Amino acid sequence: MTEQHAGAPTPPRALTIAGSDSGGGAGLQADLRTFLGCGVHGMTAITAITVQNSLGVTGIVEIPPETVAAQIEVVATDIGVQAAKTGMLANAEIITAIAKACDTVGIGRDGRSPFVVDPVAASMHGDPLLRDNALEAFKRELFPRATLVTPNLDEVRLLTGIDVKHRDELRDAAVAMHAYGPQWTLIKSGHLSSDPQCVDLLYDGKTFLELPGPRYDTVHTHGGGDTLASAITSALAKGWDLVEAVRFGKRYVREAVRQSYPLGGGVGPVSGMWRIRDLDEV
Ligand SMILES: Nc1ncnc2c1ncn2[C@@H]1O[C@H](COP(=O)(O)OP(=O)(O)OP(=O)(O)O)[C@@H](O)[C@H]1O
Ligand SMILES: Cc1ncc(COP(=O)(O)O)c(N)n1
Repeated sequence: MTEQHAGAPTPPRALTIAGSDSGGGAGLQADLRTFLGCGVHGMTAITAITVQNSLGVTGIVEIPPETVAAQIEVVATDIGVQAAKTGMLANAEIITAIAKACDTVGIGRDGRSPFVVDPVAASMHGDPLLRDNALEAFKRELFPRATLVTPNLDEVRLLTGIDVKHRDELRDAAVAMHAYGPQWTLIKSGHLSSDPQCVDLLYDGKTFLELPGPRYDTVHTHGGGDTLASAITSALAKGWDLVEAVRFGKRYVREAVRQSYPLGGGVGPVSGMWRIRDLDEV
């Protein structure tokens, strides 16, 4: 006879709206790995399939916008989404469909499920992951709905025209991004390679909060932005307040960068799985 077994309580649930990276370093693969590392049940609304390895992106197939919206709606209405994040969104039509679906199911700032918008524009190799019409759609459709936006310095330049060259200029970038309407803005400084520290800056329209950290000497930082945003989203799904969630995300990605590893002939990923134990430790 099989034993009656109640199982475990349902864990917090988070949704990533993102593209697939066939090499497994970034995109929804990095997001799911991070959700797992944070003890969160991960769900996906896939926006695009990239043909990608450690050397770059050689192909992209975009998913129809209505299919992206349907994935969001079908998981939100059945399973429930306690926090959501975006990654590669490919084009303006997909962005518009996401905004509408998020409104329908209650994902977004101000009392709905927290929504982290990472405005991914290109891969770290410089391959575009977004069509030209999409930057305006981000500003119009997603930033005003975002609990938090997390641009890197290249995205800041594309979106605001501000070319940050020094840590002191991060504040101007945060103010300019904040004008697009998110509740909070986190400017990531991974690309500020002249700075011996890696200080990200959080801003809510009133107060600046610096999140300091060491800069590790490695080229293997593929998926770092995804890992940070997914760790923050995991903490938000657990009900943490925004500042504590961002502090946690920074600690999580810092260790992931420290434990990043080489892969293939190009750039390796940060280790979003650093909290997973080895087989002989189970
Ligand atoms: N060399 C490093 N050492 C320590 N932390 C780092 C390093 N590089 C990036 N980070 C941290 O990783 C996070 C991602 O930052 P980054 O600016 O690289 O974002 P990104 O460009 O979106 O990432 P990706 O590499 O996925 O494109 C930030 O919290 C940043 O401070
Ligand atoms: C599907 C997908 N999503 C996001 C990224 C950005 O990550 P990175 O800047 O590390 O290349 C990527 N390369 N591919």
